[in-house]
Amino acid sequence: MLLEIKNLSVEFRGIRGTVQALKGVSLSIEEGEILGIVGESGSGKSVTALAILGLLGKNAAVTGGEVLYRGRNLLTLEKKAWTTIRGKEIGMVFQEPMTALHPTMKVGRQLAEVIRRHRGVSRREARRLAVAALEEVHIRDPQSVAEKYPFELSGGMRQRVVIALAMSSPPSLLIADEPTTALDVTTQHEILKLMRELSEKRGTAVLFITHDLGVVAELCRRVAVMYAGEVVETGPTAEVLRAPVHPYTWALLHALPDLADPQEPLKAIPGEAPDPRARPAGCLFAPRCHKKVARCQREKPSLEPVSQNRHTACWLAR
Ligand SMILES: Nc1ncnc2c1ncn2[C@@H]1O[C@H](COP(=O)(O)OP(=O)(O)OP(=O)(O)O)[C@@H](O)[C@H]1O
Repeated sequence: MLLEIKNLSVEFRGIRGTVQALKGVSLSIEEGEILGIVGESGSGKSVTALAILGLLGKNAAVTGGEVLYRGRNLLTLEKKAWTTIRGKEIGMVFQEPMTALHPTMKVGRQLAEVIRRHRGVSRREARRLAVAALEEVHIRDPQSVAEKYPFELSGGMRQRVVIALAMSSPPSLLIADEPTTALDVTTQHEILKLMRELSEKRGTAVLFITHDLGVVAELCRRVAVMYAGEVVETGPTAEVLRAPVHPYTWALLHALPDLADPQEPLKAIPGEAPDPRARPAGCLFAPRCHKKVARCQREKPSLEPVSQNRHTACWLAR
């Protein structure tokens, strides 16, 4: 297994109380696999990504669990050891490409410097590899794009440059947190296609975070659905979307816009996620669940197998 998250719990401590951001999250990614994490805002997707990358802020506390990368627990890694992991073995792409780019350096030079650092090649060779890297992310006329500053590029082009940067080491795992959310639909499709192509070609596993099940359907072989800091359903994407077991997955699926009628507004899931400072007993989705039974509000269901490769945390599936 490339990455195995076991029972991970994370809290944020502040003057207004303690926020339980993750509670007993378990996930795994095989070499070369694309796993989607999907869930509403605040469900803990980004905190999961930051925990893997060792980038949780000072007000965060890991209160339990392990993040095993090739068997090594990243949560106990020393600062020095991170230099060979973060940005090298584990690459990252976030929603806003400008955060990963130097605003006043031409993109070719930025890429060349990263390539030189990773591979120890000459300046000239790094320059050549930088143009090749731009070509690989399907940037037309890579020679002239290499001479441009990030602000001269469109959002989609910038995200391609960031993907080229992230893939240059090359990483074994790429963590992508909503990388296409800010892009128009056509560019979004192109970037998803590119990510799948690079993952297949290089054998890079991808952890893809999104609030959009449609994106998961397009890209990910497996999916983990998160709700209020917990994983409530996992399985092969095709099976989960065809026959969701957890009522929350079902609700998310039915909140997707109707492709046949684009005028139809997005159907929001009724109710609100629980206050992360005061989590109720029992199943956290119960207050919004139209299928709940008495037991749901009393006892918390754990993530259990429902078939050979599917798991869910729901009493109705037992
Ligand atoms: N730095 C922080 N300090 C305090 N609480 C935080 C911090 N970062 C995240 N949280 C809390 O942790 C919980 C999970 O947040 P997270 O950002 O992982 O959600 P998400 O699923 O990525 O949502 P979104 O789609 O909006 O990015 C939320 O309740 C959030 O308010």
